[in-house]
Amino acid sequence: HSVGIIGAPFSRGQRKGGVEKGPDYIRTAGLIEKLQAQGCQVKDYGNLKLDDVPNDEPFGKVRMPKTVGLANQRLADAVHTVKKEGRACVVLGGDHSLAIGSILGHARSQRDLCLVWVDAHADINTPLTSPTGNVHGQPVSYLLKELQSKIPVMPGFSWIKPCITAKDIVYIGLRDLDPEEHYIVKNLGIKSFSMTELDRLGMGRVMEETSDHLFSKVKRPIHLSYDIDALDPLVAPATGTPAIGGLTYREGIYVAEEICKTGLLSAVDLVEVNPSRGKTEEEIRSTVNAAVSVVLSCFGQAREG
Ligand SMILES: N[C@](CCCC[B-](O)(O)O)(CCN1CCCCC1)C(=O)O
Ligand SMILES: [Mn+2]
Ligand SMILES: [Mn+2]
Ligand SMILES: [Mn+2]
Repeated sequence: HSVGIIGAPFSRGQRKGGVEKGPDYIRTAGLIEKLQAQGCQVKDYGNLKLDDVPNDEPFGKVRMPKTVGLANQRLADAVHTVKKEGRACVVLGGDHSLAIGSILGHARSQRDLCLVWVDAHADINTPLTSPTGNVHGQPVSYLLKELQSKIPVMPGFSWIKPCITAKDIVYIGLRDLDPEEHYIVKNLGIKSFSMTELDRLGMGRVMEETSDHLFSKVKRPIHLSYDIDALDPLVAPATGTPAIGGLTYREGIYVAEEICKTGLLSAVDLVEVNPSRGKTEEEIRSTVNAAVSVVLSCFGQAREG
């Protein structure tokens, strides 16, 4: 595997400081060396400089729209560069608002991409339905063509053109949706495997159905957007919006192993690792190590050897 790493130290899609430290904690845990040790050819593109835009006024409940929009514009350019250089792209977050730039940048070179969204949350609030105004709970709404009539013109977001439709995305791990999100997911008929379906079907069947739905008949590049809060807080506590009853470590790794085996993985986001939300060093270590293991499993680490 040829892999490009982009660090996106960004926290302005939500309100809890510390998630901007995610990239460096993941690097310090040895992600790059471990990828190389398992035979990957790795280029580290470094950390993006994602500074606050001065005089950035709220738009309704949404804080710092220009800052969030510009950060994602820069990320989109960086992801496009990695793809042009023929590598699989790994974006280390940073909060999940970064999926806007990551996916739009990816779609510039891979028009028929499909999206596997692993998360406790659907992240599909619009700026108008969001209960918090936090953009990390909204990225999918900016990407879906079906929702464009519901997205207001927002400072810093005018460059964004939706690149996917509801049939191009599968959710895995959902267990904490706002009512408006649930309505949108149902209304658009988005394929989703909540923790209930996971309990009923098991992750093996979930991945089979995900494959059938997205990429088994017609091969297409996969964008895996992996929010560490998909994992149970017992495994990954150092994150901004933990929700109990999440994926086991084994399930979280299995998703990545199966995606790896398709040979179609084109980009992965690993987001929402927030060291400041760990109550102990052990909680931080557990969260960061899980993040590293997920990425290693995306690029060939297999428990079978
Ligand atoms: N849906 C929430 C959480 C978003 C999490 C973003 B992610 O997945 O990137 O971490 C709001 C959640 N909800 C608000 C009311 C009180 C309970 C939590 C939102 O703020 O939109
Ligand atoms: Mn989440
Ligand atoms: Mn998320
Ligand atoms: Mn979060």
